[in-house]
Amino acid sequence: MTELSTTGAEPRKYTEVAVGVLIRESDNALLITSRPAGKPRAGWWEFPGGKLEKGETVEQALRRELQEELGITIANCIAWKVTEHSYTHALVRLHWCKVTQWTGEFEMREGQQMSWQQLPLTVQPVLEGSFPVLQWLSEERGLPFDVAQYANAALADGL
Ligand SMILES: Nc1nc2c([nH]c(=O)n2[C@H]2C[C@H](O)[C@@H](COP(=O)(O)OP(=O)(O)OP(=O)(O)O)O2)c(=O)[nH]1
Repeated sequence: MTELSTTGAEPRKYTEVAVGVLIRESDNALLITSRPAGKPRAGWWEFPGGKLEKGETVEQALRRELQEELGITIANCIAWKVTEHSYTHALVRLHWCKVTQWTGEFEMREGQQMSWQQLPLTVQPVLEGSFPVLQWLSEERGLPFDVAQYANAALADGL
């Protein structure tokens, strides 16, 4: 699938990404991780996940990514939302899954950081492609959502 071009330039291809919203049973906290060194927006915060490889389903990609990056094995992957975002470095389609069960101990295999967070998040800046999901999660929980809180931090850090 491609984006329509209005400039006559080659349309950009979507990068398909599987993203996990891991929800901790005891307190509904959300797992947020930092982007490792060497990637665009290194140090920014995101939900864990990564790009689909050829032939993979969203669930397979998420299972592989979370094993590779965090050392855990997910036991469920509840398809939730699909969003799109255009970055200068990529046009991404994000396939969001809720994950409520997993096995294994968390191990940050790419030198990243992890944080169990309640809403609103206290870690910043957050990838702007994740803002819609933060809004939906806030709505589900009956909490206010202020995009400016996230957008200001992203702007300050070079969005
Ligand atoms: N994992 C993740 N990616 C996100 C989120 N929000 C968001 O816009 N993205 C975007 C950022 C990236 O452009 C893309 C994910 O690509 P990536 O480079 O992190 O994926 P990857 O781990 O497979 O990386 P790679 O080393 O194989 O290149 O999705 C999010 O909350 N989590």
